[in-house]
Amino acid sequence: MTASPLRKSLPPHIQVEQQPDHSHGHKRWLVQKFGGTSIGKFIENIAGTIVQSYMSTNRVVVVCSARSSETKQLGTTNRLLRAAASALVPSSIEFIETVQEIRFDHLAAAKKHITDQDILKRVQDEVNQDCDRLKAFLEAAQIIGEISPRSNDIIMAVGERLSCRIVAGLLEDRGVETQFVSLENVIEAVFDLNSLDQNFYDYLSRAFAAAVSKCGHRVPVVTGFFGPVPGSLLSSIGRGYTDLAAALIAVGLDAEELQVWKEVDGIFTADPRKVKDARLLNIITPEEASELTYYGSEVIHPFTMEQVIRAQIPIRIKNVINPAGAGTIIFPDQPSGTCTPNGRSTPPPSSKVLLENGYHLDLSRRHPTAVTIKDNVWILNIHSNRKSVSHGFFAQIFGTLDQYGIAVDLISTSEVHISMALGANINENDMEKAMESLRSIGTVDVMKGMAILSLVGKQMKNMVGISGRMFNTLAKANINIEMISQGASEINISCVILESQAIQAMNVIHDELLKNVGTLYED
Ligand SMILES: Nc1ncnc2c1ncn2[C@@H]1O[C@H](COP(=O)(O)OP(=O)(O)O)[C@@H](O)[C@H]1O
Ligand SMILES: N[C@@H](CC(=O)OP(=O)(O)O)C(=O)O
Repeated sequence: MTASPLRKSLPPHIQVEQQPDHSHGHKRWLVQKFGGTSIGKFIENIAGTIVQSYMSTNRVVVVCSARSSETKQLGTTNRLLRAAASALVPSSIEFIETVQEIRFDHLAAAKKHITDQDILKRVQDEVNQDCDRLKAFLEAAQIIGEISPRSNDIIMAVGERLSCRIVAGLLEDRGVETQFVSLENVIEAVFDLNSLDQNFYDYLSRAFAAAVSKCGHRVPVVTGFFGPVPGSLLSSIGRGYTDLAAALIAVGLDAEELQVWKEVDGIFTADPRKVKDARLLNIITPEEASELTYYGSEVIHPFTMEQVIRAQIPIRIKNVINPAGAGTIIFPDQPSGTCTPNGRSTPPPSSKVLLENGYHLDLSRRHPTAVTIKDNVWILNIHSNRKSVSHGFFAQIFGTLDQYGIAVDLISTSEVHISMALGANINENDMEKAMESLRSIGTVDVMKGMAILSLVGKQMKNMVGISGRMFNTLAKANINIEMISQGASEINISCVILESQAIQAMNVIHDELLKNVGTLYED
């Protein structure tokens, strides 16, 4: 049923030369990562068909995120983070209730899907053990009155452990021999915050691959959580870290393909929930995919791309609800004959394939690729009160924002004025303190309820008039632009608008610049 994976399923022109087979049984590794809501809602598809349909051609590795039975917001990782926060409140028992909710959620999932009573009993015992340990850990934290970033990571790790227990149990129930692999303790070397560089990621790839390779003929079911990462996984890598774990495993095993399974057919020209005419993109470059991810279309963790693409391993986004769909392939824009660290060279796609997918003769599309919205954005305006130009103005602003951990998404400046769009999840208290401190250098005001609208495309910098068309389109729809940032990234034009107009803006831009690309941009 499922399209054959890997380079074999790419059009012949963009197939990558087959490498010598280093794996047992003459099959190449295929790494499949499943998102939390996919595991929560479509575990039968995953264990019943998706994993098994690739086992005849490949050695499959399954990487799991923590389970979310409805939305990520209500999922296990968020519950765990809430439990950790409530354990810090003296005499609160809320975290005990949260651990019980997590326990019952996983026990219920196991009971619903696993029919073999022995397997079910084993999984129930594992879930209970993990939840008992978690409860004891949180109780100890409450007594000490402290949860370090590392302790927070240890708590969060339980989500991926429990998820893997259920997925492995269900695969066993369906006749697939599995091996639970936790990546929590495979990092033995000590790294500090300054060493989060490529050497660190190379070390992780080797360590992860070594852990996975020990499973023999069994299908490894691997926690997408890994640790300990300098500065903590949550702050150094951030949410969505399982994509990166899967990517590093794929690199370490020299996998044929990394598949990221979600509940969407792939990457679209706009969020398909918000733009009904959004088109599925068959191919996209890693740079475009990263830019979309940073600016609101969180289809894949941005750190993932660089690791996998360096090793010339294709990434494919696929849908657990529609496994037969081809998905979107993230394909690197490499000149012909470029060699990667592992010595591979990738032939460029043929002009026919490129043109069919909206690209010109290299991987530069002749039109924008996609539009995206990031909402819950604030604008911070600072107007210097100095009469003469001060070179310390910017340094002071960034120093203050850094002190309060406030990240800047977009910026627009003159010598004495600066406007910044600040991304989601801003802590109101930190923001108050930062503003207080910034008032010593000028007048400060903040606008909430804003959104960043970004038009992304590999060839934007060479597309004369494209920003004019974008802003004209918004003007015609009466959408006011609060801030413009263009040129920082050559593949992205962004502006800040009211959040209440974001969906309308995305739709008018899509209609005007992305809907009929074949006719709009032909010479
Ligand atoms: N350009 C885009 N292409 C595809 N999906 C997008 C895009 N922008 C936003 N999305 C949204 O991202 C979500 C990602 O898929 P989902 O499976 O829900 O995520 P997760 O694996 O994190 O649970 C989809 O619900 C989709 O609506
Ligand atoms: N469970 C983690 C890790 C993750 O990668 O999740 P997902 O694959 O569902 O985006 C989180 O919520 O951040």
